Amino acid sequence: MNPPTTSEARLTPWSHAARLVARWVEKGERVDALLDTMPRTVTGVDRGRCQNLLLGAVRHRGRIEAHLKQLITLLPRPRVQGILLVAGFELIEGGTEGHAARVGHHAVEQTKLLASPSEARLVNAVVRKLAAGLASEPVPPKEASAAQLAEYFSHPDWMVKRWIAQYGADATRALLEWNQKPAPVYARWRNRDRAPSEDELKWLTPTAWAGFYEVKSGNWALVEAALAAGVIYLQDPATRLAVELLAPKAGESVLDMCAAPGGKSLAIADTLGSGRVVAVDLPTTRVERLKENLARISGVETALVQGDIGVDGAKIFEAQGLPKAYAAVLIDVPCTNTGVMRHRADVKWRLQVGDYAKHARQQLGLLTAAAQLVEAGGRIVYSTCSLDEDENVEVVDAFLKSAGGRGFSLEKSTVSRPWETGHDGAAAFLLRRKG
Ligand SMILES: C[S@@+](CC[C@H](N)C(=O)[O-])C[C@H]1O[C@@H](n2cnc3c(N)ncnc32)[C@H](O)[C@@H]1O
Repeated sequence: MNPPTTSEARLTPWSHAARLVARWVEKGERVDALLDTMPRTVTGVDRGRCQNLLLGAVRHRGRIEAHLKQLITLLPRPRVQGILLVAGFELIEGGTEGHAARVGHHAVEQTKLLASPSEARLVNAVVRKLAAGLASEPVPPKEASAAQLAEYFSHPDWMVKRWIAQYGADATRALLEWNQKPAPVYARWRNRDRAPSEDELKWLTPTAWAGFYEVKSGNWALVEAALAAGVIYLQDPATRLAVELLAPKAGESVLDMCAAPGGKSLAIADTLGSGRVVAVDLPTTRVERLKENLARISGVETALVQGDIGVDGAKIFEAQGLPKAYAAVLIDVPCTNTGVMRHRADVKWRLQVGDYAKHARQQLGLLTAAAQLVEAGGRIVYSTCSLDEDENVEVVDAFLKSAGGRGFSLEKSTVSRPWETGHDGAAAFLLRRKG
């Protein structure tokens, strides 16, 4: 690896964030992929700050841009937009007296480094006015229109209208407010033999959800050590819902369809204690993380199957001599991710109206294929991290009415709406095949 150049060595978490935001603006790269490109030399608190600035700028882009468009006729090149969005987020984030002036001064210095002196003059003028505009902007009133809410809470117009039609005005506003807050980091306690020690409880705060702890910031070295030792896994409390509904029993063989990166495979194995988890996913780069996670499982047998369940069906198990039918199956399908937008701040900007129907078609296909692998009397949990009925109850209803769903009945379902549960959104449906 080449050593960093002098100008790269001068980059701070702030400048890294501004550069990543510029790439996001210019090329629409996914934010999680952008974060992975951050140099490994940026670690600990610095890495956290860069991530916070990047996610904050993406999360608040709509509101900041609405102000910028009143101040400048043409948005500057992406490099400068990145700087303005990060500075805009810092202004929204707020701080102690003199904060706005400090943000402005810092943005100007960064523009000299990352762009040019003439652009630094533009940034100087714009950030001052942006600070004044954001500070004097009132929170939209209760009776605000969808367009006002969309602009202030930085979401696409059509999405806010869709939510108002589905959940009503109050819930929509609660969801918008929810999505605009940075997500806490949660850890699930994995060690079955002991509870967290007093020392561990100094950085793990118990939550309302058994086995889940909020990780206090600034403890990354301890978190990494605990992850490596297999005592914790970082995941939101919402991920427990599907696994609880499946209720894996000691000694069972559980099929985890759509398993990568493996968060639920781990949770299934930790609930089983003994037995087997068969994890299936497409042969893509995502499988590497799945492999790493399966390697963290002990006491439970694991098998990794790479294949397309929709195309190959039960054939994917033949080469590995694995059963073609299971008493317990989880299918955690790809979805719009509308329940996890607080973590995945770019999803709302990527999603298109037509994506819901596209996902629903794929989900029905996957559920139908997975259902064929359930043995008589066995159960399958269909789960998503979407809040949308089209991807949840509608898919399950369509499945039950289809030829593939004959012999299945819906036993139970659970839906987490973040504004009610206080954690990510998710949905899970327990279906049983007649014995
Ligand atoms: C929501 S993610 C699963 C998350 C995972 N269950 C966890 O808890 O970490 C959906 C997964 O479905 C996989 N997938 C999509 N189509 C598939 C198919 N036809 N066969 C197998 N896996 C598929 C994707 O590769 C993706 O990893």
